Amino acid sequence: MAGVTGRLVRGWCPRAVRSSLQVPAQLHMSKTAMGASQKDFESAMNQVKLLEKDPGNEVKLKLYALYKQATEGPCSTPKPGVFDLINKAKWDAWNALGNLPKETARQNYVDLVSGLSSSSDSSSQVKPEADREQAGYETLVMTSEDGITKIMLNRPTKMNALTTQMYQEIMLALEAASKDDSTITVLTGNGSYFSSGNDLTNFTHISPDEIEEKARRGAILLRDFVGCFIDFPKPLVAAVNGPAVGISVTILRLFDLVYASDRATFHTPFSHLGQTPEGCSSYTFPKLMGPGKAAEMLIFGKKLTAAEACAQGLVTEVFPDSTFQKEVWTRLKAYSKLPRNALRISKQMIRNHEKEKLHATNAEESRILQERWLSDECMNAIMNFLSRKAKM
Ligand SMILES: CCCCC/C=C/C(=O)SCCNC(=O)CCNC(=O)[C@H](O)C(C)(C)COP(=O)(O)OP(=O)(O)OC[C@H]1O[C@@H](n2cnc3c(N)ncnc32)[C@H](O)[C@@H]1OP(=O)(O)O
Repeated sequence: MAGVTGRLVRGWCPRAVRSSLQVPAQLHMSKTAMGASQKDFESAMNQVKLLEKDPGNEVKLKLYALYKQATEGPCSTPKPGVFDLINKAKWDAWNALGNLPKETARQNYVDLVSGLSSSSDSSSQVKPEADREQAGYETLVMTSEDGITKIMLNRPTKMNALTTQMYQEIMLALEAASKDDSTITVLTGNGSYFSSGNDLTNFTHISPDEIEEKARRGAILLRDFVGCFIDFPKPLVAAVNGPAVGISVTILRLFDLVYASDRATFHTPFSHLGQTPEGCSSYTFPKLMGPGKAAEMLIFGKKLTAAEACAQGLVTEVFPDSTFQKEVWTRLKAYSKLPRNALRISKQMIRNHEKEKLHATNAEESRILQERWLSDECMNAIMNFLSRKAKM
């Protein structure tokens, strides 16, 4: 739930966490019979300040809730309003702890911090994803080889959820790929997911008076992002290495080939999120699979397996996960040796039939989503997702 306590900490830094968790300095008591002593608790609070890596806002929310429970007991403050996203998430997290005894909360806090410290020690050998820049990209890895430009989404720990920065970097990468000397461009994901769609924390760093402007900018970003796929001039291939959610599913119809691992699934939970279809899917999906099947996916959020998506025409071919990478890249290397201009012209001939319709659909979908993002249905659904872990 990056963004909620993280908004507390706009741009992670331990000092900000300390203040966001409102940790008071004066807590000195002796060990209780219940486990963690006050000293352990204080020491855990100090460890939080020293964490080198942002533990993520889900964890920060959990820490906040446990801290409040341990020091003040069950939540009894009034629930913040729906637009006060940050305080509402904090309140939800604390309130979800119910009547958990103070001592248990203190022990849980200590255990949680201890797990964080050891995982941050063990992961310190691995370069964090945000540092792994290639050609100036922070959220992608872009490589060009054998006539193929590969754009790999690179936030594996967040299931390649698409942040605002990521949308922008993908647009830049597509622009660069459209001009380089490669024949084929491929989009794929690093890790177990292709992408979990829009990063729901994109909706959090917002104060009530910024909401409308943020929705307006979101709609422009969406329209520009999808527009890049509509206009992309070369053969574009999706190598769907794992589950795909939301916008990472809808844009697939704008690719020329979609190869999927048999582990991939295709899920568009728009209604569950109080949202509506994008990526031109309100036009392309009914056209592709018929209105009934499209409704199951886009209105009712039915998740398809790779085989089902292939049967509906959304996926071109499914490969066993164990041989997915080998088979896909072998196939694409062979295709990339075909005459480059012929491929490009053929792709454009196919696309040009419906380009205007796609742009008009994209503009309309973006306009409608801009309104949806301001709805209570949408806000509540996002807050539910963001606070669900704190309730565990
Ligand atoms: C401006 C353009 C807007 C375009 C409009 C686009 C709309 C859409 O794309 S709608 C679809 C939005 N996506 C979702 O609703 C998916 C939300 N995520 C999930 O349901 C689950 O995370 C999951 C099913 C994708 C994976 O579940 P699970 O295997 O249990 O893994 P975790 O939930 O623990 O995820 C690990 C880690 O990643 C964070 N995360 C995953 N997806 C998202 C996301 N879409 N937004 C924000 N964060 C996401 C998750 O919170 C976990 O983080 P930590 O707790 O910090 O480890």
